[in-house]
Amino acid sequence: MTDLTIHPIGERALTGSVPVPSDKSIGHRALLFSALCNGKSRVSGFSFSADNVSTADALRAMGVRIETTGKSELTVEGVGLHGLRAPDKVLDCGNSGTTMRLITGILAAQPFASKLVGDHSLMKRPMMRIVGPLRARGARIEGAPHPTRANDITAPLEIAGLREDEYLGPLEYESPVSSAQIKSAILLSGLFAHGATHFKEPSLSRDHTERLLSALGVPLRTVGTMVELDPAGWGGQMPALDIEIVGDISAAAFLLVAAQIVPGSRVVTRAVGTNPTRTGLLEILRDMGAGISVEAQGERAGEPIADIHAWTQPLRAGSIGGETVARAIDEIPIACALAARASGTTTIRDAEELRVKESDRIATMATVLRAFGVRCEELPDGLTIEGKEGPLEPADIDSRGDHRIAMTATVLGLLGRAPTKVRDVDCISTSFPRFVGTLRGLGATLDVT
Ligand SMILES: O=C(O)C1=C[C@@H](OP(=O)(O)O)[C@@H](O)[C@H](O)C1
Ligand SMILES: C=C(OP(=O)(O)O)C(=O)O
Repeated sequence: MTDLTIHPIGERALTGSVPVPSDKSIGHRALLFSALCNGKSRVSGFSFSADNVSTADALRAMGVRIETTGKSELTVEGVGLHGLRAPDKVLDCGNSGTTMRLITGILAAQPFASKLVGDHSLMKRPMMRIVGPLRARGARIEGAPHPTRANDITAPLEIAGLREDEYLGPLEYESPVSSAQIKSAILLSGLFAHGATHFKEPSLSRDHTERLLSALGVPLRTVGTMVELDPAGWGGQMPALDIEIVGDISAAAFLLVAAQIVPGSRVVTRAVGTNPTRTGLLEILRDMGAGISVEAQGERAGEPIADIHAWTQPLRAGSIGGETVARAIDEIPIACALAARASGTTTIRDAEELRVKESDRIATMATVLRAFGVRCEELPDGLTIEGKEGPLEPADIDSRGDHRIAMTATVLGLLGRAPTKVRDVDCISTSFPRFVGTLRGLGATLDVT
C-alpha cells in the first residue's frame, strides 16, 4: 500500500501549463462502442487509467482484440453488435462503477450468461438502479441483497443468457436520479431491443453516450432531459471509430482548485473537455470569485475542448446545489477544498448521490476537513463548510481507497503547517495515473513511500 507525504508549499506557488489525463467517461465509451462496431477502431490520447483498463480487460475476456499500439494509443477490433462471445472468466470491474453498469446494459441482451464482480468498494455500490429497468424490459439479472439499502442489490451480478425465443422489449423509464451510468446502461441495452427506448432524468447528466452513439449513426433523439432510441429501420451496424479523447475536466479540477488555494499560483490545464454537462465546477469557481478563464480550442471527436487558466483570487463562500451538482458530481470533494479556503460558510445540497460513490463522499469529506482543522457539518444531502484562514492542521488521512478523496486531501495538504500524510493512494491511478508527477512539475514537494 502506498502513502504520500505532502510538504507544506510555504511561500512557493504552483506554476505551469500541463496536460491532464484523458477523460475517463469518454474512454469507457470509446472502448465499449468500438468493440460493438464493425471494423478496426483507433483510440488515441488514451491515458490508461485503471478504470478504463478494467473496461478493456472485460471486453478482452469476451473475445475483443484490443492492442496497445503506442504510449497513448489503442486499436480495438470491433466484433459487431452480435459478435461478443461468452466470457472465459468472471468479469472483474475493479473499482469502476461505470464499467459494471454500462457493461451490464450490453450483457443483459446477450445469448450467454455472465457474472460481474468488483473490488471491495464496488461490491457495496447499489445496482438496482440499472437492474430494475433492465428487468422491466426482459433481462434476467440477480444480485446480492444490499447490506444497508432496503430493496437494493449489489454485485456479484449474475446475468442469464437470453434463450432463442427471448428478447429485450421496449422500455419507457423515468429515473429518479440524474445518472449517466443508468442512462447509458439503458441506451446500450436499447441497441439490442425489439422496440424503442425512452429514458428521462430529472436534469441532464453527462451526454457522452448520446454524442458518440449519434456520431456512429444510431437513431437517437434528445428532447430536454429525455432521450429516445428507436432502432426500427436502423441496420444495426456501427462503423469503426477514430477517436482522440479530450482531457478530463474531473482530473483538471484538482489542479484548478489547487491554483486557487495556494497563494500566487498560476496554472493552465490544456485541451480539457468542456462539454456543458461536465462544467458545473467552472460555474462554482466563478460564483466563489476564483480566477478562471476558459480559452476555447475547438472540438475533438464531437466534444468541445479548452485551455483553462486558473490563478489565485480571494474566494467567497458559495451555495452549491440544484442541477449544477449533476454537472459537477465528481468534483464536489475538491469543491469542498475550495470552500475550506473561502471566506464565510459554503453550503452544498442536493448531493446525496455522493453517498454511493467509491466511498460515502459526504462522510469521508467531513472527516478529511475536520482532520485539517476545518469546521464543517454533515447534512443528509451535502455539507456546510466554514472557510479557514492561515495554515491548516497537519493531517493524517486515510483515503478509504477513494481516488477523489486521496487527491483532494493531497491538495489541502499543500497548505499544512507541517507535512500531511495521505494513506493508501494507489487508488489515484483509477483516474489520474500521473497526478503526483504533475503536481511536482507545478512546484509541490511530495514523497511517495
Ligand atoms: O457515466 C459516467 O461515465 C459517470 C457517471 C457518473 O456517475 P452516475 O451516473 O452514477 O452519476 C460519475 O460519477 C462517474 O464518475 C462517471
Ligand atoms: C464515481 C466515479 O467513478 P465510477 O462510478 O465509474 O466508479 C468517479 O470516478 O468519481
